[in-house]
Amino acid sequence: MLKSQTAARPISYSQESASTNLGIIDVKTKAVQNLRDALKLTTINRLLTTSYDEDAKNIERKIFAAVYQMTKVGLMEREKREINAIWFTFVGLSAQNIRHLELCKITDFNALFAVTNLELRSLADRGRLDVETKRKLLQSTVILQNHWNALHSRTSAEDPPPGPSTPAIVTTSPQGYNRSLTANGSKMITQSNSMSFAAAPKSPKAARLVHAIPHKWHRSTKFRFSGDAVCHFCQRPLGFGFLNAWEKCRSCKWKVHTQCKSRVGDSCGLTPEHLRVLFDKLVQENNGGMWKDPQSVPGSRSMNEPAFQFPDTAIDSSSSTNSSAPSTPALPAGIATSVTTSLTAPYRSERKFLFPDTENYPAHNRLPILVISEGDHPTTTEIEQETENHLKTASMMGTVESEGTIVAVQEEVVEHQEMDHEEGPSQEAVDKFNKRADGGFTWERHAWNMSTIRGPNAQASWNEVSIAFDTIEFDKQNPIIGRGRFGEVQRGFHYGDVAVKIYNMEHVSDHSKRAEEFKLEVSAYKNTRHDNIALFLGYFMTDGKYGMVMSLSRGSQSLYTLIHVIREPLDLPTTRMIARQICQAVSYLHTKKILHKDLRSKNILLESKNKVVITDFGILSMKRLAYPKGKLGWHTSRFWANYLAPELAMALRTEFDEHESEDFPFTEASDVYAFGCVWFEMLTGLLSYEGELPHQILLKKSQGVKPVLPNIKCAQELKELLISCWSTAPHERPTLPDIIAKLTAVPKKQRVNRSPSFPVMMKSYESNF
Ligand SMILES: Nc1ncnc2c1ncn2[C@@H]1O[C@H](COP(=O)(O)OP(=O)(O)OP(=O)(O)O)[C@@H](O)[C@H]1O
Repeated sequence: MLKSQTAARPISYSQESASTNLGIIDVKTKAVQNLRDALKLTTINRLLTTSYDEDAKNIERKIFAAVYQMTKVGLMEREKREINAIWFTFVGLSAQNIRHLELCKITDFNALFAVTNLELRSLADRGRLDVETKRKLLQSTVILQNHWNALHSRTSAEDPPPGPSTPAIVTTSPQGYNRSLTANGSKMITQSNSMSFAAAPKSPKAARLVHAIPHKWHRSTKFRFSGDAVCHFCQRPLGFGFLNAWEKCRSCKWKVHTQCKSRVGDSCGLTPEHLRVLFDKLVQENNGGMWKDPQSVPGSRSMNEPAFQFPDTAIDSSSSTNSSAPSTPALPAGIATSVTTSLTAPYRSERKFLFPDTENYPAHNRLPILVISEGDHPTTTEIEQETENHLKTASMMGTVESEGTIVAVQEEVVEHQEMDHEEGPSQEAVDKFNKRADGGFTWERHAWNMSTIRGPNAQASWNEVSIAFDTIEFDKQNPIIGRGRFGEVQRGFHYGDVAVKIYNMEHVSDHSKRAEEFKLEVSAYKNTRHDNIALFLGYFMTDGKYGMVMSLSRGSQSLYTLIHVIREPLDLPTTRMIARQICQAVSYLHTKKILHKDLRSKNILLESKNKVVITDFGILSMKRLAYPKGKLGWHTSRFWANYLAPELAMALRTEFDEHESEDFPFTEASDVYAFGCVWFEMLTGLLSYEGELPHQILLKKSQGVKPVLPNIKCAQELKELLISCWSTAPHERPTLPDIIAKLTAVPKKQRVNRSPSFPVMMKSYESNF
């Protein structure tokens, strides 16, 4: 349906005399540059500063002017696509979101305007855009259209194009209008096919905004003190005095600054009919879960401040101010958006929280963009496909015995392996790492004993732990356990059940250096032996495959899954026990001069009902996060920012700089911070900064805002201990041995176990094993 709509549209952008007009290239280059500049300016922290107003307006102006300018000179498909992508990035969509929309044929503004609000919402849903991003997409599209119209009406006054001029605020007439970009690039509302360049006649369809009741503005001449009241549109104080510059609508009681009046649009009142429609929609589209799911209900503004505060659509009844629960029921995202301007219900708005100036953030260091690039679990089709591939490979390489053992040509394998692990990391690499080992603060990845890498027995020690890839049997039915940011974990058999992690080494562009880099990563595992650390069994480097074999955690389940997926509440003794084991394992790593750097509940595997093992340590590097290159931002796992120590959040640059990032300040203290987050998760079943967007979290961390501590039932000393793990100053955090000591020393509360008076059907933690 979408396809046919867009296909029926007229040419969106002007192509007139594009090739003949000298200077066009210049205009285009300038305009694209302009857009790029605008995009750079959108670093979120700038938008959240007190100078927000000016910045945001400038950016907005620049973008629209540039886009409009370009439509005058004719654009190629590729250029249209680029502008579209720049716009979406500006709005806050990820590359993945943009790709999805492009696949849905939203490749330029014309296509974007051709879909209705409802269609756009459903596209967003299909692309799994999160609530906040969807809201931004929908709102920004309305703004874009408004600007387009405004620009058009301005230019049409100078150079009137055929057809009617357009209002500044898009509203739908009862007849329904076809909206399109006209041949001269301006956005028009054309009725039916009366315009020569318009689309074929279309049935009337609902446009985005369906409400057009004028306000009855009134300016009082009396002295008025507005107290804390804010403008309903811009959310800034109204001010006071005799000739105060604000007005009130007699009908809906909205109060807005006089200068904001024109931007509000004809959106007065919320009639009972609107309410009925709204609640019908709520019932139909809400799936019942909206109100319960804390993630999906927009929280208070201070908690859920969008990255980009769209100036035209600051009105949002869901963004209540001081409490996390909106005074009126929060609308599901789509509805809230589609009726944003129409549902200007006379609600009492108070001053909304605006982030204070981000001066804590170094001026040179704008808030970086985190692109969530999540690992996943394989689908059934993928498992089938993978199984097939394994069988094919097996039959090519050797005979598949009845038990599934792959018998490879051993000699060749041995030869290959010898070639592969002939060399340890270069002296240069070792020096580089050892140099940093002294200061603690400047460790990069991990430091180790020289003799293990380059000493006389180094090669022998590497040989001892090398495993011929072909001697590993992969589980044919269900080979993939899961995928992470840096590779894939497969189930296999190597003299027992094993987990094989195959690493992605693409971030090292120089192929000849991959083996060396990989060995540096593996060396962290190679030197560890601890009951609560995933047991390293060996590594392989064969045919461009880099992998590590480790003991298979029996549950194949992480603490994350237990807490957030199965939602198993952990009792206090279990929490304590697990917390102690994590501390012991990480503390052990620290004594070996290995920093975990990525301690998260996902990297803590449940071995049995009373044992966890930690994994994925020493692997994370900024170079890995910067891959793929050329894209904006860091490619991190979901919730990475939640665990990031404040000093790391502050040190995170907007772009990867090989030299600076080498000294990215991971420390023992940053591991302690992350431990605090995991502990908090176990106690509360929530992530720290749950429900907040990565950039908000980074910003809060940079400002020393700690996660909200709900009412946890545990000893006061332990609560204090937990909070001290989050101290902004790294040196104020306790050490892991301190934590272990306290966890052991604080007496356990004697609990009286009463059996409930009703039958309970609860899955116990133990039942997972
Ligand atoms: N030794 C192991 N035994 C059993 N399962 C494991 C083992 N190591 C990892 N897994 C599982 O394999 C999956 C992928 O793990 P991996 O460490 O690659 O990514 P992740 O931690 O889930 O994601 P991210 O890259 O975001 O950290 C996870 O579900 C994890 O629980």
